[in-house]
Amino acid sequence: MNKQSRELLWEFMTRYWRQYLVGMAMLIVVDVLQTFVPRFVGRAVDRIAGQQGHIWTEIGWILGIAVAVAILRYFYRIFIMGTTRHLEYYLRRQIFAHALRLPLSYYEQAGPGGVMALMTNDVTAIRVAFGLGAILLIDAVVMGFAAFFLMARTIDLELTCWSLLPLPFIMLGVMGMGEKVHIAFRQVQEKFSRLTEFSQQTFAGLRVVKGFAAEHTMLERFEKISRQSVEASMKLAGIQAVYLPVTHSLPFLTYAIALYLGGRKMMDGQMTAGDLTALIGYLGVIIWPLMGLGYLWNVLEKGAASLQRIVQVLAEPVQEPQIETKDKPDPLPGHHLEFRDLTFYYPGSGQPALQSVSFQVPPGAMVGIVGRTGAGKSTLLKLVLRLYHPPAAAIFIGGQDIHELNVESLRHHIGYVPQETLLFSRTIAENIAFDRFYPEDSVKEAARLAAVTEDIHAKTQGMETVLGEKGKKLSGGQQQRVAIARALVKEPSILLLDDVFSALDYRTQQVLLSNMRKFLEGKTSVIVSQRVAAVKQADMIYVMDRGRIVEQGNHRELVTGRGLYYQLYEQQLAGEVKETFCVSEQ
Ligand SMILES: Nc1ncnc2c1ncn2[C@@H]1O[C@H](COP(=O)(O)OP(=O)(O)OP(=O)(O)O)[C@@H](O)[C@H]1O
Repeated sequence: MNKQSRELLWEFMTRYWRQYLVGMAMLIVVDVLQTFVPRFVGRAVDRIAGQQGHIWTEIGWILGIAVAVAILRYFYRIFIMGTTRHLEYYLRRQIFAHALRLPLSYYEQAGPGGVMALMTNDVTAIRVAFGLGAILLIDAVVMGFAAFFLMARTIDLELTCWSLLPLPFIMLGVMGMGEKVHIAFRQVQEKFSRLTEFSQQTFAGLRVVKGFAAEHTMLERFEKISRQSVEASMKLAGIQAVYLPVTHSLPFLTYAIALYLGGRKMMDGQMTAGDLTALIGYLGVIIWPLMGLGYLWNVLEKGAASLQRIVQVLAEPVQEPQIETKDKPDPLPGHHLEFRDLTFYYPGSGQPALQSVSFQVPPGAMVGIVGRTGAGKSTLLKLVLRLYHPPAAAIFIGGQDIHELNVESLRHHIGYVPQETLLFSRTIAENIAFDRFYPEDSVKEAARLAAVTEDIHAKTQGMETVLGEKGKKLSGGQQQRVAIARALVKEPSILLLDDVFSALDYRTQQVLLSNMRKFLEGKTSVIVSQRVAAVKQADMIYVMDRGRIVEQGNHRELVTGRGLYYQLYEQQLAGEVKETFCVSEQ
């Protein structure tokens, strides 16, 4: 276990060690108590054989031990398993909190699956190692030693050693086979997770599957993956078919040796029937915990590997400082937004997404950014929110470098509507008032400004309509406007809109823009769009191409300039006229 793993567990154990140790102590007492039972059974047998009076004392002891063991077993399970459940909760929380702060670039490379697997499989493996693993270890050590000691001391050392002779060999075999079972089991899990992942993706993208009439292809792919999963399971079953007889039958060899050698000693008068019965009883006590050692190795190995994976992700550098929980984040130092000679490369990319971009958005101004696809428009907005790591002294708000601002207050006071709309499977009202509580009137007002009220009223449950996964049940344009309402309800001092009109028809876009014009009075706003119509009203428009600003001015100036803006305008005007014409025809 390395230093980071120890630190992670240490923090937890400082809180829970008492409970865990009390559970362990109880388990040790249970194990020791159980080893006395064969002795009492042996004594009872001797009394019966020798007709030496009643055996109530032995029965009393055995019943007493049974009751004590039952009570202690209840408590040790609560203490040990309870601690491991807290451990599971603690690790999941650590991973989730850290995963929230990892940069977007991490997920772009690793995908979200890794973090999900940590929170499910790996956390479970650690819980099992600390719960079942600890129990198996203590059972084997305590019962093994206690039973061996009692057998050797009270019955016969030589006979004990001969009887136990096969066990080390069986254990070595079990450990060797356990490794094979472990590998086969991992393959079964891998194949099965491929199967579930494929099924999930198929059903999440069912519209595409149906739209392309690809059911047959998907079924064929499913069958192929499914067959691989069955093959892996069959391989595991084959190994287990050998493993189980070895672990469950070979230990009986010890009984055979004990009966043969013990029986001879008994007949020679060197030991009593009670001793032989006790010896057989002790073997029963000792065999299973020792067999469990083979399994214990796998449990501990899996737990250690999982812990290592968790520690590795927790060591990934985070982009943001600790998440704050302030109800009212600090205000921004002003509404003036400035980009100063900003050049930016995405992690691992050799091409700059932005090159020497400099411009200012004075407080209360509306700035438009237009440009062809891939020009760097979205990147600009993402950097203001520090979703990626911009260079120092390149973006300023109220004259202060955004790196000096608290991330939470930065994001709270900026209303950002990303290009790809993402709604959650909650009610429309909850989607609008997403991150904190807002009065009902504010939510309604935000919906009105976003020109989505009518669409919401058309739903039987209005604002309380629960949306399907990723906002299904709403059209693309309706989803976009709910996402806009989500940004407006915060009453942000700076508003950043990233191509949020792409799914709207011309008329809805005009209604939305005119609603927002009033709202935006006195607020700083940046509207990114590929469509000239969305930025026409802006006080200042910047035209971007391949990461650079290539033109700037207001609409009239840019049209007169006859550059890239003019080209886009001409192309789009034709489409717009057609659209308006179609609308007025209806
Ligand atoms: N996460 C990313 N990792 C690496 N490169 C990226 C990433 N996101 C965008 N890029 C690249 O950065 C450049 C600018 O992309 P950006 O999304 O800012 O363009 P855009 O002008 O907003 O385009 P669109 O109008 O199509 O949204 C593109 O060349 C793109 O391929």
